[in-house]
Amino acid sequence: MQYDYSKNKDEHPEPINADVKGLIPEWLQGTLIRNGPGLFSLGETRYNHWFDGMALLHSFTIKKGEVTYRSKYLQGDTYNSNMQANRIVVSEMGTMAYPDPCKNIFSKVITFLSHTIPDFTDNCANNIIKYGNDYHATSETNYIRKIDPMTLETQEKVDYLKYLPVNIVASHTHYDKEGNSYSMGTCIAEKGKTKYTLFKVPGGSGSDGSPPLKSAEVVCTVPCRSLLTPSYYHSFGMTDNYFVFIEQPLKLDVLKMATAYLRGVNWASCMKFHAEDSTLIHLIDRKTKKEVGIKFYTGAMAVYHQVNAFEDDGHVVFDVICYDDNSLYEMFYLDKLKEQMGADTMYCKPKCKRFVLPLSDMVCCVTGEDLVKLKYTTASAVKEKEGKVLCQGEGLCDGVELPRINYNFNGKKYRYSYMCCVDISPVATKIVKFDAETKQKIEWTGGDCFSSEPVFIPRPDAVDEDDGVVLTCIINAKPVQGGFLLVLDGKSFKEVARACIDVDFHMDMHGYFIPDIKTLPRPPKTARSNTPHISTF
Ligand SMILES: CC1=C(/C=C/C(C)=C/C=C/C(C)=C/C=C/C=C(C)/C=C/C=C(C)/C=C/C2=C(C)C[C@@H](O)CC2(C)C)C(C)(C)CCC1
Ligand SMILES: [Fe+2]
Repeated sequence: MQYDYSKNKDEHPEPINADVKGLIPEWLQGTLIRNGPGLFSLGETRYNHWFDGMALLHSFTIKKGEVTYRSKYLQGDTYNSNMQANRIVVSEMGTMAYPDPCKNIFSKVITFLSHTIPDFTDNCANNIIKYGNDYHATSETNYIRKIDPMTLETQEKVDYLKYLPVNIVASHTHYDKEGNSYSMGTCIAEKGKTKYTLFKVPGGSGSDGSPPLKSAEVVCTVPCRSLLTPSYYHSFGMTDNYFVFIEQPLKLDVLKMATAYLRGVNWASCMKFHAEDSTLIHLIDRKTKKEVGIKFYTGAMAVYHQVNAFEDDGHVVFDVICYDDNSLYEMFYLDKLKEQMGADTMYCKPKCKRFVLPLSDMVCCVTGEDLVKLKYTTASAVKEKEGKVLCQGEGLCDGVELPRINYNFNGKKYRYSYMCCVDISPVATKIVKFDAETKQKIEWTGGDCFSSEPVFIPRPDAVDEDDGVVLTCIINAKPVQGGFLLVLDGKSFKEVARACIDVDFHMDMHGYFIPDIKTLPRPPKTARSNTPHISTF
């Protein structure tokens, strides 16, 4: 079964009514917005990499058992400039755009000079972030684009650099029960320093009409291991008292980036996985805003998605999807995807691993001691000299990506994650519910179809962690038949309903569910001390 990653997809800005088969629970009301690349060639030009494609937003609005669908290209500056020129004129991570050979020599020189200090793309094709009451399409440059979550209209361009010293910002954000958002960015070589900055955007900020980022506060900064080779990261972990930041040996070479345009290479070629390096794990105390004084590290790994993190009996436990190299990015070059699709070969398989960071007083422990005292994990953290602790992860399961959880359990002890299965080819034909306690998996597969990231929506008043539904957008392998939004029961992982839409969906990355305010989930009635909170995520 093959999916054509380089096919340009049509937008459907007018709402389309779905044909619903089965029964959508009456409490499930709201809009699932999803984001991903949808256009890969324009005129004579084409993008090299799937992540570079122009952002196509789509949404499923669920109301009283009915579903309406719409999709719309993000009309940012990048989109408008490309469309106007009928060619790709703005560079992306994997594609460097060069002047039109028909342009005169003067304008060519200007373009060249302006690219040595480039203005970055606002083609935000990766995720959706909520700051204050505003929703934004995001990638990882300093620009995000505000959107209308109901019509998918593109609104203001927001420049992080106006409010915070961050050149690159991770496209995954965390939210707390008060509606505050937490993000993380890198400030490259400013005043001779490169640092990672965690910042908070207060919930409700921007209600006076100003951009919510105007109220952003720096929570803490972590100095980078080296001035000119900051680590790449795509997400981080958050518990009630800590942030977990993985400084991995997948690094950007800033000097190479500064000369990339002149050398005729893309920016991605300036990102390298250093297999000989270690991975540093930073644990930041949210109260003191400082790192805990223990140097946790593990072997070289590449992580894009953290599943969850929580505190348990003097330890911080966190689960991640990790790789032994940077082959995930390499795999998504469009030429490679074409080759691999037929061959059923796979890049280095992703592994879901659990790491445990002991918070014990290091003075009382002896060198060589495993400081992990939790009975339910084989993860270890061995004390070494000079306050260093070597962590070894426990393999939870293999061949999974795009993890989602019941976000009410973010930062809490949890059991279930919902993920795409990527066993043998670069496209997911199955999704899985994984139980981290029993290690049991329940899979859903629909035969001739490809599934997107599964999003868990808790039932209002739910007590159990898996009481709710899982929504996933299914692409039909035979595009003429259209796709559907699949609604699975969170507990049994069995189909509850599907909303069929006569549209050839695009493969997307991430989504965000906005519940109708009237149906906001309330905290579960439970006696647990770590009572999960209300979230709209
Ligand atoms: C700002 C700036 C720069 C520019 C930075 C730029 C252009 C950054 C762009 C960053 C982007 C677009 C990052 C995107 C990251 C995306 C990630 C990590 C995506 C992961 C996707 C996964 C795991 C996909 C999984 C799958 C999908 C989607 C479909 C399924 O069927 C199969 C499966 C599960 C494999 C410079 C040049 C570095 C200079 C400094 C300053
Ligand atoms: Fe992601």
